[in-house]
Amino acid sequence: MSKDAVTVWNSCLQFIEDNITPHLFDTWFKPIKPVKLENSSLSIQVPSKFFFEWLEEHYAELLKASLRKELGRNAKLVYNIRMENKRGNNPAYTENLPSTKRKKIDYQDIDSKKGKRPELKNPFVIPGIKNLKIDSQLNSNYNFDNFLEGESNRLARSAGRAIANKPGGTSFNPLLVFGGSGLGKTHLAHAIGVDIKEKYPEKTVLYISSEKFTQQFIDSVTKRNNRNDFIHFYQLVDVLIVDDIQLLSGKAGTQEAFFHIFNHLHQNGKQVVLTSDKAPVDMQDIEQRLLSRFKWGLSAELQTPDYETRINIIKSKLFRDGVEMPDEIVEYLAENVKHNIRELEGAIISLIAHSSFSKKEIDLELTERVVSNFVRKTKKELSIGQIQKVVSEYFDMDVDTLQSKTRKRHIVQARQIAMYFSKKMTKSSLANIGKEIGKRDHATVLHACKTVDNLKSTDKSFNKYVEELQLKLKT
Ligand SMILES: Nc1ncnc2c1ncn2[C@@H]1O[C@H](COP(=O)(O)OP(=O)(O)OP(=O)(O)O)[C@@H](O)[C@H]1O
Repeated sequence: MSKDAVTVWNSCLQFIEDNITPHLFDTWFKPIKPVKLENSSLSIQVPSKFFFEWLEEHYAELLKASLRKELGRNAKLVYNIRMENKRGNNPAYTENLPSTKRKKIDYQDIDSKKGKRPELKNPFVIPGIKNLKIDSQLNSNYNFDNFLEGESNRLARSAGRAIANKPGGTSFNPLLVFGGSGLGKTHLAHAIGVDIKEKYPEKTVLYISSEKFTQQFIDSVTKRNNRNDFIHFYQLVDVLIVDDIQLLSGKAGTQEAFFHIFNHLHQNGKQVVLTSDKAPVDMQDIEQRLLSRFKWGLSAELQTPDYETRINIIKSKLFRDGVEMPDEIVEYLAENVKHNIRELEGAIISLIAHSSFSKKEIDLELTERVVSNFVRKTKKELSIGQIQKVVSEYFDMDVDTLQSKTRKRHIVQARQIAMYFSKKMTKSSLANIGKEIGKRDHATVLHACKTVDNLKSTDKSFNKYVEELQLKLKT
C-alpha cells in the first residue's frame, strides 16, 4: 500500500467525519482501507458488495467532494470489494468497481460484462436500496393488548413494554425471554416489535426465527457467496428479534455470524430481543462468548400461568371470538388445562367445533369429554423422582445408592442415565436436575448427558440398557 493513498484517504476521512454523525462515520467509513493511488485515482477496499452499494447510494456525493478537495477535478474512486471464495480454502479475492456517477447502480451493467446474473444483495430482496425498507415479518395479531398479564409473565411483559417505549435505550439489551412450550414467547416477541413499529414507524424492526436465520446464512455462504452481505444486512436493523435462539446450538458458522451482528447492534445502541425454550445456563453447544452476551441484559422467564391468568386468557379469547360460555365451563377448562396456553386455546377451539357440529350447547358433559380426550393425548410429564425410581429399580439398587457419592462404575452410570433421561423427558433445568439427583451442579449433569450420548454410540450393551429404560419410562 503506498503511503500517498493513506495520506489522501486520511484527509478525506477528516472531511467526511466533519459532515456526518459519529455513528454513521464508524459504521460506513472506519471499515474502509486505502489500497493505492495512481494518477488521480484512489482505490479503497470495502468489506462487501452491499457495503459498496450503500456507499454509492448514500455517500457518493460526500466521497466525491472529499476526493476532489484532495486530488482535484479529475479525482476518481475505485472500489476493491473483498469477496469470500466459497471454493475450498482459496483465499478471498477482490473485485474492482469504479465509483459510478450515476444516481442508481446498474447491476445488469456490472454483471453482464462477466456473463453473470445479478446477485441478490441480502437475505431479503430489497428493490433498489434507496431506503432500507424491510418487511418486519411481524404478526400484528400478536400484540400487547391481547397478551394478558399475570404473575407468570409480569417481568417479561413489563420489560417488553419498557423496550418498546425506548428501544435500545434501556438496560434490557438484549432481552432474553425464555420458558416452556406454548407459554407465549413468540407472542411477546412479536408484541414488542409491533409496539415499536407503532411508536417509531421509521425504525427498522426485523423478526426472524433462528431456523430461517440459519437457512439464510447457509444460503449466503453456499449459494451466493455473500456472507459479508448477510452480516451487513442484519447489522443495519434497529431492532432485531430472533425467536428460538437455542436452535443455533451446534451451528458454529451461524453462531459466529450472529456474534458479529450482535456485537455491532449492541455497540450501536440497537435493540436485540431473543427467545429461547431454556435459560442461557441450560443451553448446550452455544459458544461461551455468545452465552455471556445473552446474559448482558435481562433474562426473563415465562412461567406456567396461574389459575386466575388462565381464566382471563380464556375469557379474552372467547370475547374476541364472540363466543359465550357459562362460568363453570370456563373454570373447568382453567382447572384442567394448566401447562400450555396453546393447549388451552386448542381445547377452546375443539369445544366450539364439537358444539357447532353436534348442534349441542356447550355443557359440562361435553367439556369433560373434549378435555379428557385432549388431556389424554398430551404427554404426561415425568418427574425427576419417578425417573430415578425407574432407573434404580432397573439396575437393582435403591435411590439413595444412585444418588450417593460413590465412584463405582455401575452406580455412576446409573446416575448418569437418570440425569440423561431427566434432561430428555422433563422441562427441568440442568441445575435443578443436579440438585435433585444427589446435589450435583449443572456441569455434572451436562457431562452426564454427553457421556450417555457417547456410550450409546460406542457400547452396545449400554445402548440396550438405555433403550429398555426408555420404553419403561414411556409406558
Ligand atoms: N399471556 C398471554 N395472553 C394471551 N394469549 C397468550 C398468552 N401467552 C400465550 N398466549 C397464546 O398462546 C399461544 C402460544 O403462544 P406462543 O406461540 O407465543 O408460545 P411459545 O412460548 O412461543 O411456544 P413454542 O416454544 O412452542 O413456540 C399463542 O396463540 C398465544 O397467543
